[in-house]
Amino acid sequence: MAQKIAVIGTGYVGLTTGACLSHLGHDVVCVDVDAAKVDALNQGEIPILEAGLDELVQEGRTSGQLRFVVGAAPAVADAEFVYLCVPTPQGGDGSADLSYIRDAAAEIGPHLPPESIVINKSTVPVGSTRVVEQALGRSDVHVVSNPEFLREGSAVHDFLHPDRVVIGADDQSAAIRVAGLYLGLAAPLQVTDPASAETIKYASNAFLATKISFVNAIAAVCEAVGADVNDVVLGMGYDKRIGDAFLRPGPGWGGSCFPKDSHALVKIAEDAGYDFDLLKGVITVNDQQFTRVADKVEQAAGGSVDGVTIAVWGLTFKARTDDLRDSPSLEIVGRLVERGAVVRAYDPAVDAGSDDARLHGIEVCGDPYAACDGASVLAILTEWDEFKWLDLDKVAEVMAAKRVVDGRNLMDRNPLVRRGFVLEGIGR
Ligand SMILES: NC(=O)c1ccc[n+]([C@@H]2O[C@H](COP(=O)([O-])OP(=O)(O)OC[C@H]3O[C@@H](n4cnc5c(N)ncnc54)[C@H](O)[C@@H]3O)[C@@H](O)[C@H]2O)c1
Ligand SMILES: O=c1ccn([C@@H]2O[C@H](COP(=O)(O)OP(=O)(O)O[C@H]3O[C@H](CO)[C@@H](O)[C@H](O)[C@H]3O)[C@@H](O)[C@H]2O)c(=O)[nH]1
Repeated sequence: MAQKIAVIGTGYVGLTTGACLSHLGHDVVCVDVDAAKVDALNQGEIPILEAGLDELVQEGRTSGQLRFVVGAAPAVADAEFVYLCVPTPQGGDGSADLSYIRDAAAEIGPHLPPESIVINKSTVPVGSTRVVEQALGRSDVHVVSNPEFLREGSAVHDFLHPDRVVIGADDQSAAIRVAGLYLGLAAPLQVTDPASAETIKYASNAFLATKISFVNAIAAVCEAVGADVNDVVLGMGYDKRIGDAFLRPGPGWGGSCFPKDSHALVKIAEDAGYDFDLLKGVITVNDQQFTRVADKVEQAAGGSVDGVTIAVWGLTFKARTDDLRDSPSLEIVGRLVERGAVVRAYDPAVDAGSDDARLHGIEVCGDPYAACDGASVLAILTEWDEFKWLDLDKVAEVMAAKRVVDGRNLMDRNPLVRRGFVLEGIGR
């Protein structure tokens, strides 16, 4: 049955949630405080790079089941369900900053219909359901935790084909009503209490980050002992208890979630009296990985990058997204710039003319060959598929020296070696 839904926040999670829920047959209004974003969406322009999202938004706009507005009050006035999909950035002490959640809840509280349900999809620490309840100031409105596990770049696919749907609620009837929204999805449904739902989200992200730090540490061991990490992961992955998912060595993990969520979990544990040394180690290994990759580039440049031109392919935190938030590439580039390097970069999802402050000090080029012009080392830091098919003869022609640091183990070794390139990967 079609339900009336409002979604607060139209970022990666909110826009995907709104578009997918309208695709599942619900009537959805998406709200944002950013008027330019709402205007663009009303023109049919999608502000983020997300496979399949454009089609769903156009489908919803055409059917009239997906609308975009500024201002939460009128949007929630007849909503049966209201999703909170607002940011929960890292605060100064590492904990999640709940100010956006509080503000959004306080804004909608007086306008919610009786017996409506507020569903929190933002990633929040244990106890936040209570924070939302207090900010709403409504005893007749239920608050339910429904953490989101989508990945950027495959957000629509992940939303529509989730590994599980987790609902955290104190009230069984509210949980059942929320579960009803997902009837069209073939996924296991777990109903639990809010504290467990909120912890599932942080524990999942922390575990995935742990796997990557582990494999990056194994890659360092491989380099030290002369083993090949790709073969090691293959051999480990045959063991069904281990599997090979999320064990790709690389430049370190980043993005809008793992960094802030791992710090938040350390703080949640600390506040509760547990010293989460393991997770602190996972974060330390990740910081070391950024430095290790910067060191590799420095070594490839002959021991110093001071005044040396370095080409970089890939700026986003992973391929198939335009998101630069906490990108490992930018961490590594930052270390190189600090050491005096002149960085020329190319990324298929980043405009050459971008005035994004995070790109300050980097010359962003319009094509991958221009980035290599005069460079002494090429560092590959994001695993865009198209990098594999570029013209290596052209790359060799424009570079000052034929040296590649492949931070994603993306490239085929032989074609590079045949053309006289010296190639350094991760853990091999
Ligand atoms: N990005 C992901 O892959 C992902 C996945 C799962 C969970 N999460 C969690 O979901 C939450 C949102 O993340 P995101 O990446 O979508 O953020 P985002 O920054 O892409 O989008 C947030 C949107 O909320 C809007 N906003 C802020 N305050 C508002 C208000 N009071 N009313 C209306 N709109 C408001 C902002 O303008 C922005 O458009 C975070 O808690 C994040 O940790 C993110
Ligand atoms: O084997 C791997 C897998 C990932 N990464 C890196 O890890 C980071 C995160 O990647 P990914 O998890 O694919 O991206 P996100 O879109 O940030 O998704 C994560 O964070 C979201 C926000 O909480 C969760 O919803 C998702 O389940 C969780 O995968 C990126 O820098 C990747 O390059 C690796 O280095 N090796």
